[in-house]
Formats: sequence, C-alpha cells, structure tokens
Amino acid sequence: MPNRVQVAAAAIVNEAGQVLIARRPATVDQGGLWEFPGGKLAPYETGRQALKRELREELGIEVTEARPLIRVHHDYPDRTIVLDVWKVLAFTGEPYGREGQPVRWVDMKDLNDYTFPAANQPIVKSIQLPGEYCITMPAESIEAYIEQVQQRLSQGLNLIQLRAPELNEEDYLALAEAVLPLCREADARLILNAVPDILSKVAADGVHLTHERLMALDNRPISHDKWLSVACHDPSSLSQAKRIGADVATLSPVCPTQSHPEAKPLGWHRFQSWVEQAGIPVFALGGMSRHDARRAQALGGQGIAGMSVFKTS
Ligand SMILES: Nc1nc2c([nH]c(=O)n2[C@@H]2O[C@H](COP(=O)(O)OP(=O)(O)OP(=O)(O)O)[C@@H](O)[C@H]2O)c(=O)[nH]1
Ligand SMILES: [Mg+2]
Repeated sequence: MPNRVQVAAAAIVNEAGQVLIARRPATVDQGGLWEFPGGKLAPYETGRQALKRELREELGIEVTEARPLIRVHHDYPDRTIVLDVWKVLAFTGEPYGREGQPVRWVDMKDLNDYTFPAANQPIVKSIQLPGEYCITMPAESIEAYIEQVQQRLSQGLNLIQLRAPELNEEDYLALAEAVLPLCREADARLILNAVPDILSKVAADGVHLTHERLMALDNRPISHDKWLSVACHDPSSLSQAKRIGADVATLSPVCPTQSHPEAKPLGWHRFQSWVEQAGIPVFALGGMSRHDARRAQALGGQGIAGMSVFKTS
C-alpha cells in the first residue's frame, strides 16, 4: 500500500514504574505532542534493529533487552502507519534528549494527562496493563468468592475480573461492594463482569462484556476513565471491539479448556494473526499455564487471562 509507514517505538519503564516520553518538535508532523521515542524503519531493517538505532540516535542509550508490546495500524488522513511498539526491559546509558527534544519520566497512571498522537491510545492502555488477567472461578458462596479474591490479590495479581454468572443481581452487587475495598487496598483494578450500568452503583475500575453484550452494542457504553474489557472469539468480534472503543479484549479459547469443553480451540497460530489485526491489547484465554504469558507476549498479545490457572491449591 502506498504511504504505509512502519515505525518502531519504545515503552521504556523504570523500576519506579515510570515511563519515558518525549515531546515532538513543534515543526514536524504531530508537532508538540508527546510520543514514545522511536522512528521510521530504514529499508531492510527489522523492527528490533530500528528500535535499537532510533534509541541510540534520539536518547543516547543502548537497548540490551526488549520484547514486543503491541502493534497498531492507524490511518491518518495522509497515510497509514504501523507502530511496532517494544517494551524495553534493559538498556545501558542515561537517556537524554539527544536531538534537543524534551524527555520526561512520568508515572504510568499519569500518562492519560499527556496528549499523544491519535494512534497511541492502545499503546498507553497496553503499558498500563499487567501480563496476567485473573478471572474468578466458580465458588460456592459469596464468602468463598471473597476469599478467592483475597487469595489472588495476595499472589500479587492486580487485574481482577469478578465473574459470577450464577449470582442474582443483588448478590452480585453485594459481592462487588465487598471486593472493591480489597482491590483498592492491594492497588489492583477490579473489572465487573456485568452490564455497563453497574458502574453507576459500584465504583469499580471497569466492566467486562460477554461476547453477546459486545456484539449488541453500537457505541462505547462507559466513560473513558473506566476500563472496557470485552470477550472475543474471532476476527469479527475483535473488529467490533476496536469499533466501539474497547480498551482490552480476551481472545478464547486459545487452547483446550475444561471450563468450556465444547469450544474449539483456535491455537497459537491464529491467536498471533488475529491479534496482529486487533489494534488493542489482547489477552490469551483458555487452557493457559502461567508460562504461556511469555509466549502470548512474544506473539504480540498482552499476556494471559484465566480462572484455574491462578489457583494455587
Ligand atoms: N516515534 C513515534 N512516532 C509516532 C508515535 N505515534 C505516532 O503516531 N507516531 C507517528 O509515526 C511517525 C514516526 O516518525 P518519526 O518522526 O518519529 O520518525 P523518525 O524518528 O524516523 O524521524 P525522521 O523522519 O525525522 O528522521 C510519525 O508520523 C509520527 O507522527 C509515537 O508514539 N512515537
Ligand atoms: Mg522519531
């Protein structure tokens, strides 16, 4: 396609959880906006090679370890760009604006206060999300769900989807209200697997829509300061997710799973090619083991989601 520009960009996160951003000069394309350091691929360069060269040129650092974070295709009026974003895990040197551009370490939660080019929204989301998304597994009582959430939080899991489809609305609300302070205390995000309206009753961090609820929508049903998570099973639900402005998706079942034995697994190969087109962070779900998080990430995913995978006893 003409005017298709390939760009490598970096999410550099330090031990304090801060992210390095740079300001584009006023005179260039998207001038004055903040960006993740990086630039266009030279002919015959791979994304990784371009990343290393650009960070040397723009920041004076040498990348020693990086992994793919997310790929985003975006149509600007005059051209299409493909942003190949890497998470930089290790580097040598002290970054500075080698081309005179302002650079700044900002807290991850404050990224939303900066104005980035339009293509960057999913990148900001991806940086703010962990690699493991814990979904509650069926439990026998409200108390048992609460205990389960406490156990998951004590493992350090910090993205919890409260799934309890067998509970009636009243019991689910009571459960959500009981679990919210526990998540706050642990600095974890709580996503309610429920109708979007529930956020007017419980101040959780977001909602997760079932595949059926996702497909019935025309627009994003919640405000942008909340997280919209959606369940996808195929390319058409992933494109619906992108269309309504979902922040994150689960894609399932990637592998055979006991919780949904009738569903046909899509496998890692399709996971990779569907995620490539998704343009939002996607968690692999279904039959996951904890070591699959690295595999999902190497294939362009955000990480793994699951229920029994986070069970410890
Ligand atoms: N580096 C970078 N580019 C981005 C981001 N978001 C985004 O839309 N872009 C777009 O991707 C393209 C990257 O080009 P660039 O200006 O960084 O390229 P470059 O470093 O090779 O500069 P040069 O062409 O002046 O040598 C621009 O059109 C820019 O607007 C981002 O977060 N980081
Ligand atoms: Mg650049």
